[in-house]
Formats: sequence, C-alpha cells, structure tokens
Amino acid sequence: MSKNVREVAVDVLMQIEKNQAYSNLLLNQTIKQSKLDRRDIGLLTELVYGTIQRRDTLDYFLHPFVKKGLHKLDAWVKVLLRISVYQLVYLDRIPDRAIVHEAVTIAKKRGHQGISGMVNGVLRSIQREGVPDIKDLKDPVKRIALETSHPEWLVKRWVDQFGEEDTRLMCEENLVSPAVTVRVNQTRATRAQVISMLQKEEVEAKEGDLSEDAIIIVSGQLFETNVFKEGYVTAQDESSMLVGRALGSVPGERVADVCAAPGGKTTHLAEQMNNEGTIYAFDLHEHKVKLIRGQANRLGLSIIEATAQDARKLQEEYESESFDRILVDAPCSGFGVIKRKPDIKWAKKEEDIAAIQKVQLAILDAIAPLLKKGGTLVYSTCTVDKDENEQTVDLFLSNQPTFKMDGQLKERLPLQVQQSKRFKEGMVTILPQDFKTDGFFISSMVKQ
Ligand SMILES: C[S@@+](CC[C@H](N)C(=O)[O-])C[C@H]1O[C@@H](n2cnc3c(N)ncnc32)[C@H](O)[C@@H]1O
Repeated sequence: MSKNVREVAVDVLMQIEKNQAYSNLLLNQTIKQSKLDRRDIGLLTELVYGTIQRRDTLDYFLHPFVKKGLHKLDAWVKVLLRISVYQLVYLDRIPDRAIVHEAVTIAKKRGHQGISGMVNGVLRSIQREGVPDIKDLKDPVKRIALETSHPEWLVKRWVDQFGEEDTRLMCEENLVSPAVTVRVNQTRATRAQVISMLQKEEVEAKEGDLSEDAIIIVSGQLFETNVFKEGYVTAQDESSMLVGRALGSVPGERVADVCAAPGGKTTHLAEQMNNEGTIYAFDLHEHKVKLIRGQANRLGLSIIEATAQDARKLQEEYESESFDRILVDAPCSGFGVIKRKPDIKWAKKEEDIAAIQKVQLAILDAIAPLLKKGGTLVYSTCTVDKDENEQTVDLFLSNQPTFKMDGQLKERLPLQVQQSKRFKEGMVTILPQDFKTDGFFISSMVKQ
C-alpha cells in the first residue's frame, strides 16, 4: 500500500533527526521518488519545514499531555505527535477531526493498539483544553526561544550581540518562508526582458527590492521554464547577489573565488565581467567542483576554471600577487539561512563556532599573499554571528597589516544597505528582518 503524505512526512522527519540529513536535500529527493501530486507535495513541504521550524514550541505544547515524558516515546511517535500538533495549531485549513483521525490511522498501522490509543488521547486532550500559553514565561530569552523555536543558547548569544528587540525580530523572520528569487544572467538579457519572457511561460515575476540583478518569482513553476533551462536566470537570494557587486570585478580581470561551490557567486562574477577575463574557482572536493562547471555550462559562461583545491594550500600552486580580486565566501555556521534550512538551528552547537572561525581565518591568511597590491578582497558569510564575521575580520587585519578596510565598499552596494544601521566602514551585516532576505555578512578589504 502506498504511503500517504503524512506518513511520508514522518519518515522524512525521522531521517533528518537520525542522520542529521539536510532537510532541503532529503525533501527534494523524496519528492522526486514519490508519486505525490502537486497539492500533496505542498502539504509535505509545509509539514516537514513547519515541524522542524517549530520543533521546541511543539514539544512545549505536547509536554503536559504526554504523561510518561516525550523523551520516552519511540522516535516515530514523537514525530507523529509533532506534525499533528503543528497542524492543529498552525494550519487552519485542515479540520481538527481529520488531523486526529489521520494520526490515529498511522499509529495503528505502525504500532499497536496502545500507541494509537495514546496518540488519540493526547490529541483529543489538546483539542479540548488548548495548548499552554508561552506568554506566561517571564525570562525574555526563554520566551523568545520557545515562541520562535530557537535553541536557548543561540537566542542568548544573539541578545548579547544584537539586543532583545533585533533578536526577537530575527527569530520571528526565521519562521517566514523565503521568497523565491532569481538573478538575471546579464550576458543574455536585461531584467525587464526576462520578466516578460517569464510571463509568457506563465510565471508571474517582478523586480527585486534590493539587488539590481534580482527578480522575485510571485507564482508559477520557475524550474520548468525554458528561461531557467536555457540559462537566463540563476536561483539566488537577494543578499547573496550583493556579494558579487561588492567584489566589483570588471571584464578582463584575473579573479579567484576560493570557496566557490556550488558556484552561485562565481557565475555572478563571470556575468558581471561579461564573460571576459578569468575566474579561478576552487572548492574542496571534485563532486562539488562539478556543480560549478554544470552551472557555468547552463549559463554559457566560459571564463570559469574550476578546480578541486584546499584554499589553505593555494600558495603551493600560485605565485604571490596572482589575482586582481579574491572572494572568500567562507564556510560558516549558516545562521543567516535558517528560514531556508531550519535544521541548522538544531544541528549546530555553540562550540562549533570557534572551530569554524579557525578555518575562516586560516583561509584568509593563506590567500592574503595571492592578492595583487591595490587589489580587493571580499570576505562574506551567510551567518550573522559576530565572532565569525567582525571578529574574523579583526583577527585577519591584525595578522595582515598590509590590508585595510575598503572605504569604497559603500558605493558598490544599494542605498538601503548603505543606510543600514549595521553598515560600518568596509562591512555590513544584513539581518533577515532588514530586507526580508537571508542574513548575510559582507566585508571588503584592500591590500596596500
Ligand atoms: C558558503 S559555501 C560557498 C557558496 C558559494 N560561494 C556560492 O555562492 O555558491 C562555502 C564553501 O566552502 C567550501 N570550503 C570549505 N573549506 C574549504 C577550503 N579549505 N578550501 C576551499 N573550499 C572550502 C565548502 O565546500 C563550501 O562549498
């Protein structure tokens, strides 16, 4: 018997929890293999993301109703209860009766009479009595953590770094589904031309708010269009598009992108350079480097030379002052992209941050000699953490006295970003609530 959408959701969520698998990859793979129709795919996506996004809140809601304690339940029962409470509390369109009935049917199929009775009892009690009120919690860190389902340590860290108000806004924004945005391949067409081509393929689209290269997809099946297949656009968040602009590469230059896979920013740089010059793109493993080549081919970009290389060892292959510009879009904790990959907030631990920062600094120090005098180095991350961002830059500058913050970065970024209260000389942190994009950090330094 084929599985229904809620059973598939339970399976996917269990695998994510057990194997620390990435939700987006596993979900895409499951959707490809399943025979679910478009409506069920929508529900599956909502159940999986919603349940991961609200995990701790759901557990808080369940806690008083599960007498023996949630942690004592089999993993699948806990997941089944979470997706059911998620639907009861957050999805208005599904009648409560149907939610309880579906959960009990799955419990009967996978377990025994006792379990289905317990699931029935818990869900009916929640229906009758309602869930506990989080507003009763006095401690602001605990309250933000539970209301928005973020680990308490992370909320505390953000409150220390950004204050309570910005932390609350950031945590709330992390629960909002991200907009689908694409970057126009400016070697092929203008933004206006692409919007009208998309309309002809029944995809409604409009200009992005932040980046001059961005189009927001309002509705329709983007990935099935010829516009996408023929390389007129690349899916990318608007804040990521600012990184290419920040580096400011122009046609004819020799540019290195040392943490390049899957190639989102490399291809942007090549487009910006009108496919003239050379971009040396590096990443650790060959399978990731293949993704860069695949993107370059789809977009018709021939100036990208992609190689598997550890950025920390590039000095062994390249002479000093080999490049006009270098981009280090570094590995990071990913705390800026929680709305896209909600599992990040549960997978990463506070002690990981110091280890990640070490790698970031090692990469920066290793590539510093490879930049020409007068050249530009952009260091960016998709995290908001100050240790990985400002502090990494500070440490780098104290190790490398020939580098200075780039006073001209501002001119290469849009006005709204220039005016952000988080803009400092040569660097800016974008929090997700600032422009409803991913959180990002962009800094630019010049070598004297
Ligand atoms: C944030 S991602 C880069 C995203 C990419 N710039 C884009 O826009 O599509 C960071 C990348 O750094 C790579 N990486 C991590 N350590 C590295 C190292 N020592 N040398 C080169 N690449 C590394 C990871 O494999 C990962 O693909």
